[in-house]
Amino acid sequence: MAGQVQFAKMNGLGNEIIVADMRGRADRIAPHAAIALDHDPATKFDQIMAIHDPRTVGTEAYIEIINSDGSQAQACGNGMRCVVQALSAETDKRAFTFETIAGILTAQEHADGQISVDMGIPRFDWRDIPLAEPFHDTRRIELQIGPIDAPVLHSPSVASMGNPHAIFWVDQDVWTYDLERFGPLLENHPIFPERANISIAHVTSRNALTLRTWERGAGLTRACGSAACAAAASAARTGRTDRTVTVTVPGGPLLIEWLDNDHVIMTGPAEWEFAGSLDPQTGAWQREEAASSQGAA
Ligand SMILES: N[C@H](CCC[C@H](N)C(=O)O)C(=O)O
Repeated sequence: MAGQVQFAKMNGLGNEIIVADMRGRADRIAPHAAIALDHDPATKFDQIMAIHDPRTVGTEAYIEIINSDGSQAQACGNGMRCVVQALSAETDKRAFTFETIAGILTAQEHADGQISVDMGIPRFDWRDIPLAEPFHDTRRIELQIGPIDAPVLHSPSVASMGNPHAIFWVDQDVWTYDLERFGPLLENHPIFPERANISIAHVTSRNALTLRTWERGAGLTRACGSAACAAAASAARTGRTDRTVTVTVPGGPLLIEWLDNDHVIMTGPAEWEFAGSLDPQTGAWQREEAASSQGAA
């Protein structure tokens, strides 16, 4: 299917997001187009949120989430906030229901511009994450990295927020760990048949933790919303924190609330950077200034 589509380059606490408007089209953004966009410094991103026509009655849109390596993800909390901001700017709507490969989720923009996303129910069964072998207590699984008798990171909690997460608890500043080195090894460890997002978490009070994440398919990012949710739920589940936690990621704070109905609500900002148009098949793109001569401004 030929022709360019509009996109907005945005970010959610520094998680680099491209929101692409694929409504009215039957094709999808090709993995190699995504990789080409990621290789251009101006459009380098962590996730593309492709807005497609709704597939289910009662939803506003179907959202496909694409990592910078071209793979698909089931969840992207920061990207979802960007989608809400982009769509609320085009209508009066402030509350949305979306569908992703992982199911239906709701989100809303508040009067102060902050956006809350219901990230759904965390799952902890080893088959749901998934893990390659049975672990009956996923609050702490046997996995470590570094010297066998003095591991640098060990015994992570694991959880699914639709996508797979492992959270390693540490006692020191999260910046003292070489996540760039350990991240890829753990992401691709055979215990995770669908790979995993790898986080290190430092609990600083009953209501606060700091978090850095090596994302599956995207590498180190300044923010990972689903990891913040997985970490907050795992911290509460292991007795480290209460159920309402401020998770500070490199890009800033996210408020995570694990409600009594089991749903995890993530609240944070989204920021618009620039607009343009892109070719979903090749990744060729131009800024809106250039596109405006074609009447697309
Ligand atoms: N940045 C995203 C997570 C993307 C997840 C992706 N890396 C995967 O699961 O493959 C977030 O804010 O939740």
